[in-house]
Amino acid sequence: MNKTVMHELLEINRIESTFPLCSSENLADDHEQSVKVVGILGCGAIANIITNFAAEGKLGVDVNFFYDKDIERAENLASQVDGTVLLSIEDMLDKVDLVIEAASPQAVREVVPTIIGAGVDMIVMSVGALLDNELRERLDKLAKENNAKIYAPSGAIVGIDGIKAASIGKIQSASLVTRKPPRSLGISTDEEKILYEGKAGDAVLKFPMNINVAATLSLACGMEVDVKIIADPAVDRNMHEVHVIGEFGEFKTITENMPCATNPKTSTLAAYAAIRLLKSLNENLKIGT
Ligand SMILES: NC(=O)C1=CN([C@@H]2O[C@H](COP(=O)(O)OP(=O)(O)OC[C@H]3O[C@@H](n4cnc5c(N)ncnc54)[C@H](O)[C@@H]3O)[C@@H](O)[C@H]2O)C=CC1
Ligand SMILES: O=C([O-])CC(=O)C(=O)O
Repeated sequence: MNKTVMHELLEINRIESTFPLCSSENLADDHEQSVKVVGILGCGAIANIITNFAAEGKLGVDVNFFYDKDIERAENLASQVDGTVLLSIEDMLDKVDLVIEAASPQAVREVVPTIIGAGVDMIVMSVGALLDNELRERLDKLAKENNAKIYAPSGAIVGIDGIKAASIGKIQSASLVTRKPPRSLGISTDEEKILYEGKAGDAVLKFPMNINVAATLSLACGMEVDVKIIADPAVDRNMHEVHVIGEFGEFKTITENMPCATNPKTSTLAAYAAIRLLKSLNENLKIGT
């Protein structure tokens, strides 16, 4: 065998072992989907977008079970997909493969330990709660003991893939400037106002429904990022600017997000990130860090 042919065969073997070629054998149903039935905790703006996708058959999984402390909100979403409203989260746990939390940091503290303790996977949107070291470590331990996974999507921010990769080397600084219309921050002002400057841990306590992205960034790079929150009457979008400097070099990202129609604090991209993460759970080829 000449060297070129041998090299080509080696190349083919290398590629095949990384991505097995599709054959009828590969396509046999031993590759079961890992997530089929999903439940929702918190039936507000994010859950509404996810449920709309499910109703249009674009989610790839069934969203069948709904829980909210405001039962009317749960009923409203359930009616879109012929789903079931449950009166407690415990009632959901033997029926679903995964729960999407889209409620509040308080719900993460109060309810998520029960879900993870039952061995049910979770997508957590109120990531700010996970900056509490005691809670995060307790959830991590529960997840290991009960073979459950906790996913925090990139949410309303861009650059989580980059900061994860960057954190393999040393990161010198990581910062987030969030600029939202005053109404998104629950205030009224005619002038630009800096509402917060400090570390992420304090930011998520002071603005629990507005700056979860700071927690996601911090957890992705293993250090509390510097945060500035600005109310700006000149903008009509939720904007997040990330700046990271490290051994890898430097990057900046700017996101100009459309606010959700039903909750201006929350950006549409956050719901899309949850939907994309949900889809990726059943994919064999995963892209991005
Ligand atoms: N990770 C990210 O990038 C982002 C995260 N978020 C967070 O995601 C969460 C959901 O956001 P939205 O859908 O915009 O909120 P929303 O305020 O529109 O809806 C939240 C729903 O959860 C329910 N709820 C709150 N606490 C609950 C509890 N303890 N038990 C049961 N139901 C409860 C409320 O009644 C409401 O219907 C919020 O914590 C928000 O701050 C929002 C945007 C971006
Ligand atoms: O949706 C956004 O733009 C960011 C947000 O509210 C959060 O991180 O809690």
